[in-house]
This record gives sequence, C-alpha cells and structure tokens, in this order.
Amino acid sequence: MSEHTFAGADTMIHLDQVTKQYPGQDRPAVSPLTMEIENGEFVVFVGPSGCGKTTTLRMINRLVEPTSGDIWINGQNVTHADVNELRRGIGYVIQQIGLLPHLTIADNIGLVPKLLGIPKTERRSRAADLLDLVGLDPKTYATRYPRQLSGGQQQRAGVARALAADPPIMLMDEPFGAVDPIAREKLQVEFLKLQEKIRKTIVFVTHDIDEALRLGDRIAIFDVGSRLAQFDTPLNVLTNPADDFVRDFVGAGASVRRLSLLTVGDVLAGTVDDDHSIPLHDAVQVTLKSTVHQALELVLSARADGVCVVPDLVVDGSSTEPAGSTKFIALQDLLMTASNTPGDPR
Ligand SMILES: Nc1ncnc2c1ncn2[C@@H]1O[C@H](COP(=O)(O)OP(=O)(O)OP(=O)(O)O)[C@@H](O)[C@H]1O
Repeated sequence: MSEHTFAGADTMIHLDQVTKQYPGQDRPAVSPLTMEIENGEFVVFVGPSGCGKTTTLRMINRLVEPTSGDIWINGQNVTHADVNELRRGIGYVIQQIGLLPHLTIADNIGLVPKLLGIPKTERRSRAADLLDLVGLDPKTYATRYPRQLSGGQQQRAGVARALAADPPIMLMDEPFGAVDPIAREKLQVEFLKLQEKIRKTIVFVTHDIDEALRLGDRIAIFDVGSRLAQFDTPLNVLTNPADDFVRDFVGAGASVRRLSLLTVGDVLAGTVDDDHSIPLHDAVQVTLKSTVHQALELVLSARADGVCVVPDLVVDGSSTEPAGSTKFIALQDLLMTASNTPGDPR
C-alpha cells in the first residue's frame, strides 16, 4: 500500500476521482467524485433517489468496487487492499439491520469479535457495555432474540453490533429509515449524544433533509449522477445555498430551519458592540448556546422586549464567560435575524 501524500493530515477518508459504472447501465451511477472527510467528522449524504449516495457509501468499504479512481483511508490507498482487513476498521449499519434471527442480541453483537478470536467472557462483557452505550439495559436485552425487540431497539442493537470491533469509521445507510417519526427523532438525539462520546468518523446516508441538518457536521448534497452540489456545514447550506438545486432541495422552511441552527452567540458575534442599556425587567434569560428559535419562543410567550444573554453553564463555580458580559438583544433584532435568510427565497 502506498502512502498518502496530498490530503490534509486530519483526513480519514479521501475519495479521489472515484467513479462507478454498473454493467449494462447507460450512465455511470457515480461520475468522478472527489471528497475528503476528516477524522471524527459526522458527514451526511443527502439527495434525491438514484443520485449515487449508497453506491458512494459502499465504495468506501468496497462492497461496491469503484470502476476508476482511488480510495484512501487514514493515509493508505485501500483501492486494491485486502477487503477483509479494510472492513474490520469500518462498521456498517443498514436500514434492514441484518441481525441474525437465531442468535441472541449479545451473540449478534459478539459475532465480529468472535471472528477476531476474542474470548467468550470478554465478548459478553463488551456486548453488555455496548448495549449500555446505546441505551439498552443488558440485563433485559442481552439474552433476547431480535424478534423480541421493537424496530427502534433493533436499530440500536444494530449500532452496537457495528461498534463491536471498535472501528474508527462507521458507514450508516438510512439506519433510522424504517422506524416511526417519533422513535426516529429520539434515535437521532441519542445518536448525537453517543457520537460525542465515541467520536467516530461517520458517513450517513439519508433522504431526509431535516435529519441531515440535525445530524451532520457537514452535509454533502448530491444531485443526479452524483454531482456534489454542495458539501458544507448545515448553517452554510441554509444561508448560502450553492445553486438553485440546493435551494430547491432545502425547500420552503429554510428560515425556520436556520433559526434552529443559529445560536444567540452567533447573533451577538455579528452585531456591533454598542452600549445597550439592559431593561432586565422586560427580558428573558438565554445563554450563548440557545438557538434563535428558542430565544424567539421565550420572548414571544413571555411578551418580553428581548433576551438577556447570560454566561453559559457555570463550571466548577466559575462561568465560561468573563464577569459582566451580559448582553441584551431586542426582539426586533431577533426578528431581523429571522428575516435575514438568503437561503430561503420564499
Ligand atoms: N447493482 C446495480 N446494478 C445496476 N445499477 C445500479 C445498481 N445499484 C444501483 N444502481 C443504479 O445506480 C444509480 C445510483 O443508485 P444508488 O443506490 O447509489 O442511489 P441512491 O442515491 O442511494 O438512491 P436511493 O436514495 O434511492 O437509495 C441508480 O440509477 C441505480 O438504479
């Protein structure tokens, strides 16, 4: 395997001009695509059906072999490397879950560790730890069979199984696609908390723009033929859509989505620091990390004049902000942020 020479030092996955032409198809499923994903980054592929998201994802662990181009993982060219070795470092979660019905949940999770020769007692305790991590009580669920779990619970067990060999990379193809909207939102929130702990490099495919905006550090918006229309942070996608395709894909409601991503701290950072007098009696308190959406809800329900931005969480008795940094943002300025949405033409 040759060493990588040109991508950034922190790059975990580098797709370099990869293409996929399936046999018998007129057009390539993926035309030359180049992208870099950093170590510990959560990247979401989103786009209309048939634009090559799954094909691209599967080229990373070579479930689909690229027709041309190179795949680099952590500085190594793995385009022609041993696939078993490659896949050991890559967890894979799919919508259909793929838990084996005749094995208990603990044995399903222990499958890959077993192949790696890890002894039974260690496999058991690792399965229990992983079940804990994904929010399933091992005492209850370790000995159950997949059919004895709900769809959402099976999905969590699928995530635990993908994490069993502690791979640095996780590929996830519509993992929450089959669960109902409420369970899905809960899984998303829990999965974000999990990612804060495990800091894996994650590539996640979805059709759902809201899921993409909620989860991704960056989102890759695919157009037909795998044209990468935009690869950027959720806020930038909403604020500065690269073209009409992205603008249409994000669609109506970009303003509201943007307000859920923009924090009060972002608003303050963009304002001139003139000396506002603070009418404390008419302001509700928020922190720098509150979203503009939350701030507006509070102000409107309290019929206040604005928000008083108090320092963030107090850690060890000392705040993370210097004393005396309390700022006031008037309702009209919050509303200006709401109307200042270049991402939403409507
Ligand atoms: N095994 C295959 N053989 C031939 N063509 C295929 C194969 N798999 C996918 N394709 C075609 O390649 C294109 C890209 O498919 P892919 O599944 O990667 O898209 P996608 O964006 O993930 O779609 P979806 O969101 O519907 O899952 C489609 O036109 C699809 O029909």
